[in-house]
Amino acid sequence: MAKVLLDKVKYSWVKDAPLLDIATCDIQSGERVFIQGPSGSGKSTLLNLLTGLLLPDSGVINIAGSDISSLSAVKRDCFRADHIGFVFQQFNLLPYLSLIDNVMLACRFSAIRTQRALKHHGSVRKAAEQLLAELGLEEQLRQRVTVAELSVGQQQRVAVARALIGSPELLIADEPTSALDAASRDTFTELLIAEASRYNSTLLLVSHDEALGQHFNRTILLQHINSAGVFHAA
Ligand SMILES: Nc1ncnc2c1ncn2[C@@H]1O[C@H](COP(=O)(O)OP(=O)(O)OP(=O)(O)O)[C@@H](O)[C@H]1O
Repeated sequence: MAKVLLDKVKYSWVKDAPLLDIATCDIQSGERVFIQGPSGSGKSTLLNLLTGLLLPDSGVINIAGSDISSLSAVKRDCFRADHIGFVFQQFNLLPYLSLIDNVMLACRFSAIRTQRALKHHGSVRKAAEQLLAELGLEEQLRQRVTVAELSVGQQQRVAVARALIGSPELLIADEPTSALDAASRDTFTELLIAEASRYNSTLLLVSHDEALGQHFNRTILLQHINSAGVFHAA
């Protein structure tokens, strides 16, 4: 499990127009946290900072004891692959691969996650099988179809399995329910929280959708922690 700490983090896309100015934000190991903010408030920018895809203009971003902003680009890529599982809004699955191959892909870039999958399941394939089964994708689907043949809800479950294989300490989900109706959204969010607990991952879910807050013990409003105050709402 990962503790996440932001200290005096500032980021601007445009010089002299800060988008994010976060004095402090502290998320404990194992917490399941909902970060809510309207469109244009900087949620994706914040996630890109947390995953080391962007570097802050100043300040420190510490994840699981590592100051990721001080790592080289190559080490940040390795850190992300080893310690962070990501569920993207558009899932980013490879459409012509099987479900299992999509899930196993996350281990190909991380020796640490491969070792964990081997330790707990005997093989990476078995780890992928178990995750897909837990997420309700029955064997017939797992064996016979490509991702392109799945419904949106089924693709989303594959994306969660890929994010969780090898038990990364931090699971980040970016607007993962935007394509779902209200009932499916609630079911999926509960499933995501349960799987994060099962795999001992700290969970950060980011969305504009206030209704998701009911599922979480803690909600952080981006506007409350961000004193930049210049957000360009759509
Ligand atoms: N690549 C970029 N280059 C320049 N400016 C950018 C870039 N990405 C985002 N921005 C600016 O940062 C602001 C916040 O964008 P961001 O995508 O982080 O917000 P968001 O809260 O995730 O929005 P949404 O919910 O609509 O996805 C945008 O309004 C835009 O002005």
